[in-house]
Amino acid sequence: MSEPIISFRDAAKVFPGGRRRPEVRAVDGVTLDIETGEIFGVIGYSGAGKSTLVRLINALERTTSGAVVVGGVDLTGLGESRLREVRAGIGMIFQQFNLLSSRTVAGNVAYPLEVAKWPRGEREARVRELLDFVGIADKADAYPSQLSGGQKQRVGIARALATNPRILLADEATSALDPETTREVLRLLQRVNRELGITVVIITHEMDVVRYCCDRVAVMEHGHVVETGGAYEIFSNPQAPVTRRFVATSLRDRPSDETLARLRERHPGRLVVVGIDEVTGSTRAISQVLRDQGVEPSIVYGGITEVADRPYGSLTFELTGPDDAVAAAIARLREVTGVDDLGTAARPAVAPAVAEPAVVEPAVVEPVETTPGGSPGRPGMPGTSGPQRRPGGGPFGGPTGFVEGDH
Ligand SMILES: Nc1ncnc2c1ncn2[C@@H]1O[C@H](COP(=O)(O)OP(=O)(O)OP(=O)(O)O)[C@@H](O)[C@H]1O
Repeated sequence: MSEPIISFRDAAKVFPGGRRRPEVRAVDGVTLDIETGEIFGVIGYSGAGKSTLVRLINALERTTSGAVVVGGVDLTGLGESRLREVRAGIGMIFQQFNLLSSRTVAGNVAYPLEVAKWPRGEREARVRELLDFVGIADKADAYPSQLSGGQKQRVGIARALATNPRILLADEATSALDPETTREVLRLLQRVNRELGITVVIITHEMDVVRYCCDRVAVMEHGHVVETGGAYEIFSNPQAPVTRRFVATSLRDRPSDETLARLRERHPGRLVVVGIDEVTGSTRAISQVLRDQGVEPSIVYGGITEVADRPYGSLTFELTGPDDAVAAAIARLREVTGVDDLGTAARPAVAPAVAEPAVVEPAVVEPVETTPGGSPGRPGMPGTSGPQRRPGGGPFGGPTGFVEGDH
């Protein structure tokens, strides 16, 4: 494998305390590689250290110990002029866009080219090309105040790309945007990655952003990276409690305690939650396994969505048939996927307690039904708790097949 484009080596950033303030270990012993050409997510709750970590990449903050290596260059102890060269290869976009209000859209995009002393003709051609790429060529003469949030972020992206960076850092770039606009901007970041070959680092507190467009992700808590992995692996097999909480807020495919109580009123049979993923295969295959055991399955709840372009989620089945056949069917299913047995209305299984999600809401949240408890995630079967996605929708595009009903 080629050398990582960004490498943190036991990197730490400690903000010194004062008379009344304790010191803050904002980034604490992070070792992490980001590979060339990937979309890498850094997720964590507020104060986890995400922004500080990313600001170490372009040396807006300097490490207090350890090292950060960008494009093979160790930033530790580098002088300002060498740092400027490294920074020239890194673009950045922000939650609040940071556009110059006195300049037009074209003027904003031209700004870094003026700083880099591009000749006027080349500048103008480059600005046109960039505005075309981000889809707002018709707004070249507008001022930022005349633009929507999504349009402003497109300008931000065009400006960040102006000098042909190899890396684009996106610090909560979609957190101020509505769900639809968020998707559009993330699609644009995917194009930046795929068409221009730029490595994109996305900081976010929304697992939906990771689900939608990241190849790999690092989960941060208290300045540490507590988990790293492919987006699909992190969703399908979260390890750290904080990761499980993030996954639960994104998928919401399992019935909450309240929903389960309603389901039990309508469905007296044995309820089981069955994990669905690429390996499990289709719903039809699962139904066939159940029927082979002499059990009649009906889907009563669930959601299947895409994580990193691969299917993922769970379905809640009501299984009807002789008790021993149902038990055999559950055992057979457990050979191929995660299964949570919720018992029957008459003999409900007690769901093990799960840690509640931290009280940090995603920025885009619609009214939700909250879940007081749930069952913890486990391999192949993410836990549930927190907001409950309503059928057919959600804070950021619902699962592709979401059901609650009497099938
Ligand atoms: N310049 C600074 N001086 C002192 N403390 C700081 C400074 N910058 C950040 N911190 C502290 O470092 C910790 C991590 O902050 P950081 O902004 O990196 O977290 P974050 O995960 O990006 O959170 P948020 O999403 O709220 O921005 C916080 O406790 C924060 O208060």
